[in-house]
Amino acid sequence: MAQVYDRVALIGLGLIASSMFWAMKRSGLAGEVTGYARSDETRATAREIGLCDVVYDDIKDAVRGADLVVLCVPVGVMGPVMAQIADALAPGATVTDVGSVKKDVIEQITPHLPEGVHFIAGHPLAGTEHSGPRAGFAELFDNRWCLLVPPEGADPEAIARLRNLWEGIGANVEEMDAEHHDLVLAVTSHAPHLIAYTMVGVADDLRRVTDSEVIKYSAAGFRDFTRIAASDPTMWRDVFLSNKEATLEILGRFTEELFALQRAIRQGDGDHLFDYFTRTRAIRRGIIEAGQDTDAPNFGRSAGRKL
Ligand SMILES: NC(=O)c1ccc[n+]([C@@H]2O[C@H](COP(=O)([O-])OP(=O)(O)OC[C@H]3O[C@@H](n4cnc5c(N)ncnc54)[C@H](O)[C@@H]3O)[C@@H](O)[C@H]2O)c1
Ligand SMILES: O=C(O)C(=O)C[C@]1(C(=O)O)C=C[C@@H](O)C=C1
Repeated sequence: MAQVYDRVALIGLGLIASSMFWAMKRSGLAGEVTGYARSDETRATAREIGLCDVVYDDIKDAVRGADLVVLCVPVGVMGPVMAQIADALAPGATVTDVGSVKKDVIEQITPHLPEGVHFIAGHPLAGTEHSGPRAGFAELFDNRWCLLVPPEGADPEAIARLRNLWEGIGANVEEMDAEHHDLVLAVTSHAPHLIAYTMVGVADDLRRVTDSEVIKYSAAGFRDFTRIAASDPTMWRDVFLSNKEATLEILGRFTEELFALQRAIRQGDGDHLFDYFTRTRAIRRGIIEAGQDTDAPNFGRSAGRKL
């Protein structure tokens, strides 16, 4: 594959940065890839496992001369990190991020953007419950969505290059505005994570009270909850604080529906439960029939796939 960027700098060497590194190496889309991590320990691990061509102790050295800088840090520190690198960025460079929230991250980064540097926000919809420099793998983005959120009037050439990079490392790219992104992700990712955290917390309390074997005998659904609830606490604390409005809006709706289901159970209203579950089952079937199941082997090859 033809090279898209000569020098890419990855800031924050965790799951997403390391996956991007291995995927870029697999595809040959980037020349040199530099990296910076805040802690000595992470930098030492990165050097040991060959994560990045050069790992710098100084964040400014890592971004100097880069034509693409990718901010892979928790969403709560995007602004401060951008402030640290601003005066070392090369004119004409593109800055992007991979944060799970877009409106707040854009508001944090934009004030520090030097003249002549492009900024195109991004978010790969792919991850695992693991974090840190050893967690990444080249296939993470294969057949997953990556949403780009360019500001109004963004340079089309800069957008096209970033799109080429993401497509080259396996993702399907769509553009979206920040507010819509944050609402969609509140429904599909942020609220579900909070529900998983809560459910696992409830089970843990129950185990303490009754000494029953909640975890030992948990079936598939609950095991999935425990996987999700093992996700990085810093990342998720920041996501909820950063996407506060949209998450609270979805949680409000969720709570109303939950109360209605609770009432139906208490009152023995089987029709309500049956109708509700029939509606939700149809949604899953619709996703599969429309070829939008990203876990399906043929995802990305069917016509008309849309978010
Ligand atoms: N994990 C996922 O499933 C997932 C998926 C898509 C996007 N994201 C987003 O990607 C970003 C990175 O997530 P990750 O899963 O790779 O996390 P991670 O914890 O694996 O890595 C984050 C890295 O950032 C470093 N860091 C934290 N604060 C820093 C600071 N002030 N300066 C420099 N480095 C700092 C941490 O030490 C860590 O090495 C987050 O914004 C997250 O919202 C995560
Ligand atoms: O699969 C997982 O472990 C994830 O939680 C990945 C997941 C998601 O909710 O789908 C988590 C956060 C992101 O911003 C994008 C992807």
